[in-house]
Amino acid sequence: MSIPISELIERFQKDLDATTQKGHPEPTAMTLSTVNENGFPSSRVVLLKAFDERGFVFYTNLTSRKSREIQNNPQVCINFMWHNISKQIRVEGRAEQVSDQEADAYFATRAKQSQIGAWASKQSTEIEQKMDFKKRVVKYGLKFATSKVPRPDFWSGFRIVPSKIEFWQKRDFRLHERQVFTPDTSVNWNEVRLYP
Ligand SMILES: Cc1cc2nc3c(=O)[nH]c(=O)nc-3n(C[C@H](O)[C@H](O)[C@H](O)COP(=O)(O)O)c2cc1C
Repeated sequence: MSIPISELIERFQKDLDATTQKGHPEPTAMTLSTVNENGFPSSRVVLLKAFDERGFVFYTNLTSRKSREIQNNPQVCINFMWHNISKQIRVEGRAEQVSDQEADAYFATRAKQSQIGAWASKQSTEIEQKMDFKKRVVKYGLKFATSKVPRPDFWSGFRIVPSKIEFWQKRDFRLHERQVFTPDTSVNWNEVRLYP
């Protein structure tokens, strides 16, 4: 079976709506896996902030461990676990930094305190003195007290351009369904089913 990516994105949207309506506390949370230069994987949760036929977008500090690993090897994997609708969705693909305009537009929608937090956090580096982080929050709070907070140049987003999407659906007696989609042409994706 061959279907356009637009249908896969619609299907993802439908599942996201379903888990949200059923009260998932953090439906856009996804586990993002990256690998370091020695091939060691690491995973952490980030929030999905946008998605469409081009891919799945999250935002972060560009000096963080995940960003450094992506800069070294852009092949990543994200995973959504939606217990309340018994679904798992896995996306493999290539992470590409979003444009400055796109990052600026998203940053502008964040609460001012979160914008200040982005300036204050040297994400994934050691806090030398316990109070250092709080001091930095105060410092940037004062700096931007009477002005808009610009997006730091060390903070942006990545779009994961998918090369494989797997929908996993729980079924009785562990006879689960797995549908895996990979692109064949620029518009159509092929489906294969895997044993669970
Ligand atoms: C529910 C949840 C949502 C999170 N969302 C983000 C996010 O969108 N961006 C981000 O940089 N970190 C987010 N974090 C923090 C990351 O999991 C992680 O601790 C941090 O980004 C540092 O990861 P790294 O050292 O691997 O780069 C979130 C954590 C949780 C538990």
